[in-house]
Amino acid sequence: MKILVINSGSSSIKYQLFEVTDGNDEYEVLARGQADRIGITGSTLEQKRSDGAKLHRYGEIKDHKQAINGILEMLQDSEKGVLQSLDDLWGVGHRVVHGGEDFTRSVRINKAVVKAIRKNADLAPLHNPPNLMGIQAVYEILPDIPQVAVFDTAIHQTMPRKAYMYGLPREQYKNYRIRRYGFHGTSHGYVAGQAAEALGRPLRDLKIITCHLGNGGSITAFEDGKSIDTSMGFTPLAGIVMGTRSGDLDPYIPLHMMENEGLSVSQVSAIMNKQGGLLGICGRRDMRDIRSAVVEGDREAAEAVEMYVYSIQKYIGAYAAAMNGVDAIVFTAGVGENEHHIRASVLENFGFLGLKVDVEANRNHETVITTEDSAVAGLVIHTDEELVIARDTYRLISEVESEKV
Ligand SMILES: Nc1ncnc2c1ncn2[C@@H]1O[C@H](COP(=O)(O)OP(=O)(O)O)[C@@H](O)[C@H]1O
Ligand SMILES: CC(=O)OP(=O)(O)O
Ligand SMILES: [Mg+2]
Repeated sequence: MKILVINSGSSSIKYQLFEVTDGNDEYEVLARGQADRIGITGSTLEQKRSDGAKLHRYGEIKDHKQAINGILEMLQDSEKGVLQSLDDLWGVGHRVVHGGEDFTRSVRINKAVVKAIRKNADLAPLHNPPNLMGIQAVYEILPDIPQVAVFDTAIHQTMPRKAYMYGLPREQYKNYRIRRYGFHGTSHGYVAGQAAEALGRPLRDLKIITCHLGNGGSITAFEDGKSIDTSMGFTPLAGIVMGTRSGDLDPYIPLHMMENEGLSVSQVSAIMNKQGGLLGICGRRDMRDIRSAVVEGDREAAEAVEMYVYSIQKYIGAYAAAMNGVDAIVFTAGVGENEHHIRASVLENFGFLGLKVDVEANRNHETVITTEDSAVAGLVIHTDEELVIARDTYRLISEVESEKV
């Protein structure tokens, strides 16, 4: 059974085609690929088949729809593709970023689910619309294929009320569900589990802080095996400084911009979501570009990195205090997995907890990047949101299939 998993991020679409054999928990990857730098210069579309056959396309990818069409073509490429036709697919799993309180776990997609995802789109303007585009694109081509949605928000539903309620009048929650939701849950949950495995201890016995640092970024605290707090909030705008998102602000700032500069809600939203963060501070959003600029002596780029690192350190410090300790700090996603400078700078301030960085291991992106006598372990774990989505897709479609028998 072939399952296609589509993971739309704000700047990229990652995808994997899995072959699943009934009755075992093995997911063979037939091909994986990525559309990268969507909406900025230097967009790329790459696919690698399990035997190593590669496809590359360069040229502008202006939005997620164009990217999805390119991906479906590559999968069916006559020479280096993996599908004779899209009819060979058994199911499709999608990452969906904002499930609000409507979804506490993954679901089969139907019209009501699409409606609920659309309802939550205002709360995740960079994400739910591309997620819906993916669902729609597949639906248009294969209307009968089962599709599954796996939500970023689901895992954080375990947060205690003290962590998810805001200091607002209660009606705001009761009537409008204004609360912290948290995102990147599929990734945080996966890497926390992998970190526990790497440390040879049960997840429920560990206090873990996971740092998902991609174009968007968030930090999560895990205690007793559950997410107990996370840096993103009602929307994926809150928390650390990100590629184009401001992260935490004094909540009066957007009101002041509207009053003082006469800006509309959508203009202010664009400033905070699309023109802020690293892009707003130094004119670049991609950490690879920012790193090159720092090397060339660009002061704004250096300041952007300092602010980025500082915002991450503050969350790690807060969560260590929230849990009355921390056993492991985990780095994942584009920046977390690839930028050893960033990891080293972040961890520099945790000597007071007895954390000791192993400089060589960190530079080599090894799994454990702290010394043996470090009181807190530092780890680099490759995230695999696609595998988690494939597992849920298989489980949910099989449940329905077995009910039919
Ligand atoms: N090989 C790499 N070296 C350094 N940074 C990288 C590398 N690959 C990705 N990144 C950084 O990761 C970010 C994208 O992370 P990713 O997790 O793919 O984002 P998203 O899923 O939010 O689109 C980019 O902004 C880039 O700065
Ligand atoms: C929720 C979110 O910010 O996702 P991404 O990092 O993929 O943009
Ligand atoms: Mg991502």
